[in-house]
Amino acid sequence: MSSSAMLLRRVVVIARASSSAVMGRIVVGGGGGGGGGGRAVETTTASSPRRTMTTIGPTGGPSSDHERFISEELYPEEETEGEWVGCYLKFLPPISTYSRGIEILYNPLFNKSSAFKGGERDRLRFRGLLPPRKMNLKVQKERALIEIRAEPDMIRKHIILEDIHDTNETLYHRILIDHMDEMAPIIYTPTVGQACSEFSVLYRRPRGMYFSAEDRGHMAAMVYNWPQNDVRVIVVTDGSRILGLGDLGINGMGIPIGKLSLYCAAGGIAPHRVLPVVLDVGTDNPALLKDKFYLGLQRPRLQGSAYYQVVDEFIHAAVHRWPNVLIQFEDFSSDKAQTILNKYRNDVLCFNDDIQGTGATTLAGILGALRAKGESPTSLGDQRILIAGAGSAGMGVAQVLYQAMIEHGRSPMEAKNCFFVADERGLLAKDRLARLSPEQANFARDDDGGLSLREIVNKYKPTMILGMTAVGGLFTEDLIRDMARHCDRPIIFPLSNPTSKAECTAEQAVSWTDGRCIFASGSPFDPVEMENGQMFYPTQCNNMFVFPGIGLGVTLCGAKTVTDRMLYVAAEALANYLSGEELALGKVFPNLSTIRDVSKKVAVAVIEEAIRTGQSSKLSEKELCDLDAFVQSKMYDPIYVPLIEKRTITI
Ligand SMILES: O=C([O-])CC(=O)C(=O)O
Ligand SMILES: [Mg+2]
Repeated sequence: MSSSAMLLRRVVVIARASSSAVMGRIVVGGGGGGGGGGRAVETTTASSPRRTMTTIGPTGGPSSDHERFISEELYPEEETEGEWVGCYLKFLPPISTYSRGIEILYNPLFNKSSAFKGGERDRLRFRGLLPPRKMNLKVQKERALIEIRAEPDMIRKHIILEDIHDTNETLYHRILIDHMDEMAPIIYTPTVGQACSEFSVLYRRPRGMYFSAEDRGHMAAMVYNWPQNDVRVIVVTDGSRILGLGDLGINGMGIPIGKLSLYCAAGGIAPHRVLPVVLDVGTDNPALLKDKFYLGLQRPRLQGSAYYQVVDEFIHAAVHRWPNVLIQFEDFSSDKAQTILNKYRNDVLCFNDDIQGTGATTLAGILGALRAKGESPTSLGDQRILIAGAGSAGMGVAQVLYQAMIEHGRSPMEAKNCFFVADERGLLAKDRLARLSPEQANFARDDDGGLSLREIVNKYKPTMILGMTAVGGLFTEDLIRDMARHCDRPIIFPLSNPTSKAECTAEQAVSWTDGRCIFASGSPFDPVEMENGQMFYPTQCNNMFVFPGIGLGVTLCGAKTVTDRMLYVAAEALANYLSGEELALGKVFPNLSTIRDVSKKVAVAVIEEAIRTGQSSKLSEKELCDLDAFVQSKMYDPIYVPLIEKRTITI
């Protein structure tokens, strides 16, 4: 008898035995899916157990009344391999594995630690290797939270969480999902900046893959060293521009790891389907070149064609092994980021998060800000937009905003006229054309080249200022006060990360504009009490609001490329998520605790766009009718699933 049939049988017996003891209900089922050796439970939400579960009646067939009452006493929690969901006891189809005994305890994808039940301890041969008392996910989470919260230091909290990540992925993602607003700043921006700076010193266990300049010629084979067959999302960096911290070489690995944690927790991609990658082409950071603990190649970065060949070899190797994988480029320096994106975007399923993800998120924030001012999305083309920073992020934002204006009926000329882009040498204008990249040249003004930020503000009276310079404190009091003098409700977005690189703080923006600004920042800030005693709630304009949903959408529908329209609809879905009450409180992004739902909405919008434009290879028009439920059913939900032995039968 198959093990799932055995489970069903057990349920029936218990359901009959306990029909008079009404204490709990029992259901069996849950969407299985996904093999690959990892736990791939992609479905069943606690909030809607009936919809996705199979239940059985006294005869073993489907029951008409859908549930049987059972006794918790007959079915003690420490022993059952089901999960109590409110008053339901939920059974999930088991996952089978070739691993046995202690190997399972050391595999973070399978490990449940103290929550392994007696049956599993026997079946998988590790009875006696764990303390006897059996816990569950809820109690384990409670214990972990006590430990994390007792630690005042953010980097120590990060270490505790990453230890859990390395030992028990189910528990780690459960904690992230249930406490996203508390945990995101620990595992991701801003603490991930410090984690990267100290990566080589903090290094304990391998996670992800490194492809170095010394691996040239081996990458097509190396990708097979990764144990998972079904990788769906890769986040790759070359460590050349980690947040606003510059060249951190392989220490930048913290970024792909952090981003992929969000892919799993916020975007519902199962953890065995993600792969963090660093391309180690050397480093030009003098401190790392002589740091005796640095774990990357201590040689100057490859340049020119040698550099691009490493990138190319990696991409071909990855796509050859995992043909449908999404590759997210992250934190490549501006001089390389756009070139790489342009080279692959039409042939490979890929996008650059700093250019396109930041662009889409900022557009969403601006649409939200316009709504807060009582203006429609069409009024985007009436804005005067000052962008401080002409690197990949700045130009990505300009491009996405420009595209949105065209979408709303502006001519290219009218749209371009809305932008004032400045770098460290002042306003970008035609006098510098020869030294500008094609993307920068697109937004160069006819004249006034070299005007400072303050001169631009006083001459052109922008309605918004967006900071992507990685220069902490660049938005001075004088500058912001000038903005507020010319504009009733200036939009102020200091977007650089981590917090030390933010162009101004929330408190400064609020105080210098007498509370009139509409504010969002790349790194999180605490609420600010204004002079009138009212609270101001700064929200975070961070690409984490879109990239997990974009990844979920394109991988589910089997898109072949990530198009500009997909980014636009992602931004629109995010902007529309905001309620009127949130806008009234000055929020232009939703609360982080809703990020899973936001990601689902973003994924739905991306899939709809892919289906309509013939980009979807896996889903068709007929899936459009209940796309929301479909996407929900595919999202990874970290819960413990029974493990059984996979056998190789030899006769
Ligand atoms: O990681 C973040 O918070 C945003 C981002 O991509 C960057 O700053 O490079
Ligand atoms: Mg980035």
